[in-house]
Order: sequence, then C-alpha cells, then structure tokens
Amino acid sequence: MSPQSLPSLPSPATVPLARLHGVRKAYRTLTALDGVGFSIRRGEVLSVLGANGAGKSTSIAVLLGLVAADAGEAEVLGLPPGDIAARRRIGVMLQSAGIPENALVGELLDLTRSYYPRPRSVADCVAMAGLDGLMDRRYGQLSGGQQRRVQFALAICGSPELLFLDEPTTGLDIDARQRMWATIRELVAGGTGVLLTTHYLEEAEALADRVVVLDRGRVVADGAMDEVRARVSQRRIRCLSALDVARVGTWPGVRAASRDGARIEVVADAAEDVVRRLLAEDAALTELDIRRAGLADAFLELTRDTDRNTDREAA
Ligand SMILES: Nc1ncnc2c1ncn2[C@@H]1O[C@H](COP(=O)(O)OP(=O)(O)OP(=O)(O)O)[C@@H](O)[C@H]1O
Repeated sequence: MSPQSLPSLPSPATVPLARLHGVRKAYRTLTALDGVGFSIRRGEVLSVLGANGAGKSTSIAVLLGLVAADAGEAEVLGLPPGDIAARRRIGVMLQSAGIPENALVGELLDLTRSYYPRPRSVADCVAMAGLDGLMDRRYGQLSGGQQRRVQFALAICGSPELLFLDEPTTGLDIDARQRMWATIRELVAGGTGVLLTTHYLEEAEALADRVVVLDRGRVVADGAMDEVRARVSQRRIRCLSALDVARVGTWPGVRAASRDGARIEVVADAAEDVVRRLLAEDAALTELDIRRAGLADAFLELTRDTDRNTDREAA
C-alpha cells in the first residue's frame, strides 16, 4: 500500500484526550447537566468555570465514571469512563479526597505509585508537590494546605497523560499556590492535558489555554482564553478626574462608576462614547487608561446574559 492510499488519521495533538458530548444528568427534578459538551487536548489546560452548582464537578464525575450520564457521550483516552486501562493513564485530584487519615504520606505515595505502569520517582513527586518534611507524617494530622499538596502529589505520581484538578489550590497559601502553578505549567509543557476547575479567576487566567463556562448545566462559552475575553465588549476606563461618579454612573453605556481617591473607574459597554463625554465634561482629566475587561468581568457578563435570556424565555 502506498503512503498516499493510507487513510488520513487525525494527528495525536488534535485528538481529544477526553470528551463530553450532549451529556445530560438529572438528580430527581434537578437538571445538573443539560447537554454539556467539551473536550480536552494534549498539552493544554482547559479551565471549566461556573458558579456554585453550575455542573463542574458533575462533568468531571461523568468523565471519571463516578456518575452515569442519563444521555450523551463521554470518553477518556478513547475509552469509556471508568475503564481501568484509562484509569492507569490519568491523575485525579477531587474536592473530596477520601484518603485514610491514619496513613503516612510516604505510604500513600508508594501505594498510589504502585497502581501506575510508569510512576514518577518519589524524589520527583516530593519536589514537584512540595512534600519536603511531610513523608513521615500522618495524613490526618496535616494542615489543610499540606493535605492539598499530598493530594496533588497523588494525582501526578503516575506520570498521567491527563490530569483532573478540581479546585486544586483552595486553602493554599500564596507561595504554595505559585509552586503548584509552576508544576502544572511544567507538566503541560511536557504534553499533559489538564482539566482545571477553579473559583479563582486569576488562576484560570494564569494557567488556562482554553475556557469553558458552565451556567446551570449548560455551556455558555467555550474558546481560547482570549476569545472568551473578547466576547465581552466591556472596557474598564480609569483616569484622574473630579467628576461626580454618581452622575457618571447614570450616563448611557456606563455599567458602573466608582472613585478611589483622585482616581475614578468606569466600566462601560462601548468605551468611545463614554471617553468622549468624560473628556468633554472634564478638561482637567489626566492619566486616561482603557483596558479590555478581564476574565472575571467576562465571566460575570456571560452568566448575566444567560440570566437575561432565561428571564426573557420565562416572560
Ligand atoms: N449526588 C447528588 N444528588 C443530588 N443533587 C446533586 C448531586 N450532586 C450534584 N447535585 C446537584 O447538581 C448540581 C450541579 O452540582 P455540581 O457539584 O456539579 O456543581 P459545581 O459546578 O461543581 O459546584 P461547586 O462550584 O459548588 O463545586 C447542583 O445543583 C447540585 O446540588
């Protein structure tokens, strides 16, 4: 067979490591997932964002085979969720860890490493998760932040191709959080795919290549970090001005106006009209600075838009 006649296979980089498609899940009358679909690729961090109860943990649970979907498709490394062969190639750090309190950290690490065909060395795990001095301690006697680091070590100790991190840095101090971010970046640079849920939008901004925003069990945005930000038209305008912010707040196109000392900050839908009026009304205005809204603003606007649509549908 000549090379030309071979069917063209998708390149490994474009085949998703994991995928949900049209997934529905209801708990009695409550719809937790309402047709959720997204995928995670090699060498990228996908951040799944959403308010409490939006369906983030349920999406992960479906991918891990912990919860059965009522409808739709779920696949991990080309296998059904929960498949043992897939389990040996993924790492998982969930909110509820279920780790025996009496076990020594070193024992936990040895045991978890033994499940995997190509575990990382203990020394690497200790360095990557920041476990120095913790190996002989009992898990239950560690602080919350130390326990999170142990959970992270257990998630990465098998050199997984795909890593599920459900709010990994909750309870970590700034230094430990930065260390975990650095390790995640290192893993991703080596080709690992990461599904990250977080309530810290600066964490998603710092780590994620792509973002999926869930709102009440539906995907309301899915795209590259910059694309999701760009979907939001809002701008933040800052300047030194003596204008009355209560009055500025009533101008057309202005969403919010606040004062911090001599500086005012205006959040506007379309910056141009508002900037023109600011300059016209205050000839002494200086230090004008206009920025695209950050992920936090984008997130709020995206979920607020769904609120509006839902209200409209209900009306
Ligand atoms: N076992 C369960 N039984 C009944 N309802 C459930 C169960 N698990 C989740 N739910 C409900 O499903 C919805 C989605 O929950 P899920 O835990 O996926 O949200 P989340 O986005 O992870 O929220 P959080 O940010 O609070 O962790 C919520 O309304 C939740 O109350």
